[in-house]
Amino acid sequence: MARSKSSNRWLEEHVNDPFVKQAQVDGYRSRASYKLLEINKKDRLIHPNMVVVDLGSAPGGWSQVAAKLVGHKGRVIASDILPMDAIAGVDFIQGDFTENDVFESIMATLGGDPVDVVISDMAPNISGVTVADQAASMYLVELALDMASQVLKPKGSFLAKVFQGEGYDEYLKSVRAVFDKVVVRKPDSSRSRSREVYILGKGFKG
Ligand SMILES: C[S@@+](CC[C@H](N)C(=O)[O-])C[C@H]1O[C@@H](n2cnc3c(N)ncnc32)[C@H](O)[C@@H]1O
Repeated sequence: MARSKSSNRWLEEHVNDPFVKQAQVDGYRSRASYKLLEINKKDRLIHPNMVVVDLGSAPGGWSQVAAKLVGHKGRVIASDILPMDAIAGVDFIQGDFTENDVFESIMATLGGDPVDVVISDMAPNISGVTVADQAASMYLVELALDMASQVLKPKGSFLAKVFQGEGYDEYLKSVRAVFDKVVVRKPDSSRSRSREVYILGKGFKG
């Protein structure tokens, strides 16, 4: 069967994408690294010695950035449903975040350490059915916010990728309810035709 026009277009875009090329030069596993770097530069999110939880971490672009920023005295706990090759300074838990035992494994790995920042780039596999994809994606970010609310230290921060659509406004409201300051970021490295944005909450009310 011949490839569809849209998958050819994706391949062309991917090959010519400056962030894909830059990731190869800089040794990052994904172009997503630049989204976190851009947001971090503007919003000063991750600092040395911090404890960071990275949800939906594979192949590891954000974890690489976070590990570098926290340094050898910090910690990064990463999790994804897919496997991820090891990264120095990163503890990885593989499993479906919608399953309670994955939540429990992350908690056990934290061992009671208070968390400074929870970041989530989780996105479900796209089925093509927009309503179902949006619902699945909102469920993941709700679970991420729930974890953040349980592990963050007071004044901690939360960053999550959210797709604009059904449930977005309510979600933004629920983030506003638990953080002092909430902003929505669309980094240059996020493709403009994608409905993804990044919601950043700072100053967890505890
Ligand atoms: C955009 S990718 C993350 C890229 C990553 N931040 C990076 O910088 O390399 C989204 C990730 O969410 C993960 N994901 C989707 N559903 C998940 C689930 N139920 N539990 C855990 N991870 C999930 C996918 O496997 C995928 O690796």
